This record gives sequence, structure tokens and C-alpha cells, in this order.
Amino acid sequence: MTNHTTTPDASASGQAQDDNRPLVELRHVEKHFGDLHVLKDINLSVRKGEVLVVLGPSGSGKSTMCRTINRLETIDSGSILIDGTPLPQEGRDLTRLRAEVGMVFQQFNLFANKTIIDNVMLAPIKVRKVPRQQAHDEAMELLARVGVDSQASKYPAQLSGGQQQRVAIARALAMHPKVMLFDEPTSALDPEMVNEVLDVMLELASEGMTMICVTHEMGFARKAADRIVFMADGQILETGTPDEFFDHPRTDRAKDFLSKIIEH
Ligand SMILES: Nc1ncnc2c1ncn2[C@@H]1O[C@H](COP(=O)(O)OP(=O)(O)OP(=O)(O)O)[C@@H](O)[C@H]1O
Repeated sequence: MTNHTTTPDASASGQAQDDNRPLVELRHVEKHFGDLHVLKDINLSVRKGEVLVVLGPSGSGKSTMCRTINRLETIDSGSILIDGTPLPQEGRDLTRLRAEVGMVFQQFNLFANKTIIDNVMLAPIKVRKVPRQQAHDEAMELLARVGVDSQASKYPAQLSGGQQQRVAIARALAMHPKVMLFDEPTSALDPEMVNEVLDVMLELASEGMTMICVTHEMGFARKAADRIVFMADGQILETGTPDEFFDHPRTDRAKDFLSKIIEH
């Protein structure tokens, strides 16, 4: 959630301007899967500390857009910049990008044959070259932050889905990302576990983490989002505050989407 206050000192030094520059920027992004035009002229800027929630009907391109931002999907044309730098194409720079842009998926994708603590320590040791003891201490702090430090020596299969997803969040945070992408992180969870993951996400948002969240959780969207982006048929049809979007949707597609959600 963005803190909009600016100190006089920050303005004087030009810091305020820096804080307002986009941390993530998509310019005229196009993407096809074969004949299917999945992303159509997507333009989007996310400021540091901003929480953007992406909503839209199934198949509208939300996940694909999210996945292009850490280059899990390539784009056909247009450009994507992280902190002013275009996405790298391959090699070590791509590994660094994946560290800067943390991603949490619907499936937790933890290493089944490694303990929880090892799952969180692995990438900092390999990619950030953090000494083992430091990586261990940082991982324990992160596990405590998401409320699963007591499970550190267990294996993923011994944890509930909600606990595993919180470990996945800790694992992404361990790389000190500039931005966190969440792609339907609660969709695979039993209903009673959804809130424990959303609470961790709300906490991160309140701490100023820059976040892009694809979700079907409307309560979370209202509470956490600085801005809602509504997508349909591969296009961004609306962008606005939660109040603007939920209370005054402008397009028929958004009205239709919201009426179906309210029905359910
Ligand atoms: N790897 C792929 N190959 C071919 N088609 C794909 C691929 N990934 C996604 N698609 C198609 O692209 C379209 C957009 O998919 P995407 O997953 O981005 O939508 P979404 O808005 O996230 O949907 P949902 O809410 O159901 O997850 C869909 O028609 C989907 O079937």
C-alpha cells in the first residue's frame, strides 16, 4: 500500500521523483499462443510500494501477463522494464531478474526432498552467494514472519497447503525481491487455509512491498489494492481504485464480471 506523503528533504533532493518512477513498466506488450491473441497492447506502470490487483474472467490473460514480467513467458513485441531496465533475454542476468521479481504460484512448487528451511536457504546460497549460516538465520526469520518457523525441519508433504504456500512466499522473499508477483496463490487451497495466506499478503502490502496480485479474492482486492486492473480478452479495460472499480465499473464487461461474482 503506497505511502503518499513526501518529506520536504526528499523533494529537495529529487528523491520524491525517484520514488514515483515506475518499478515495473509494460509498454505495448503483445503476446500470441499460436493463433490466440492473448495480450493486446498492454500498457501498465506499477510504482514502488504499490499493490496492484489484476482481476478478470477466466482466460482473459491475467496469468500470462504476470508470467511475462519475470520472463516465464516471452513477448512478441513491446517492452517490459524493471526499475528502468529492460528484461534480460538469457543467462546470468535472467537468474538475477528472477531473484528481483519474486513469484508465488497457485502450486507451491517446493522441493519435496528438501526440508522447509533448505527450501528457503537454497537460492540465497546459490544465487546471492550468502554464507550458509547467514542464509539459515535469514530463512528462520522469514519463516517466523510467515508463521511457520516451527515447521523448519519438516518436509513439504508434512505441511498443510496453507503452510506450504507461506513457505513459498518466504522462499521468494529470501531473494530480497524488488517486486512480488502472486498468480492465484490461494486457488489450490482448502477454504479454511485461504485467509492465512491472504493475511501474510496483507501484511506484506502494509509493509510497503510492491506487489502484483492475480486473484479471485475480492475481499483481499478491496482491502489491499492501491489500484485494480480489470482485464478481458487480453486487454486492460479498466484501471482504478478499488472503490472506483467495485462501486462504479465503467464497462459492460466489468459490470457483468462483478454481477457474476456477487451472484456467487
Ligand atoms: N502455454 C500456453 N499455450 C497455449 N495457450 C495458452 C498457454 N497459456 C495460456 N494459454 C491460453 O491463453 C489464454 C489466457 O490464459 P491465462 O492463463 O493468461 O488467463 P487467465 O486470465 O489467467 O485465466 P484464469 O483466471 O482461468 O487463470 C487462455 O485462453 C489460455 O488457454
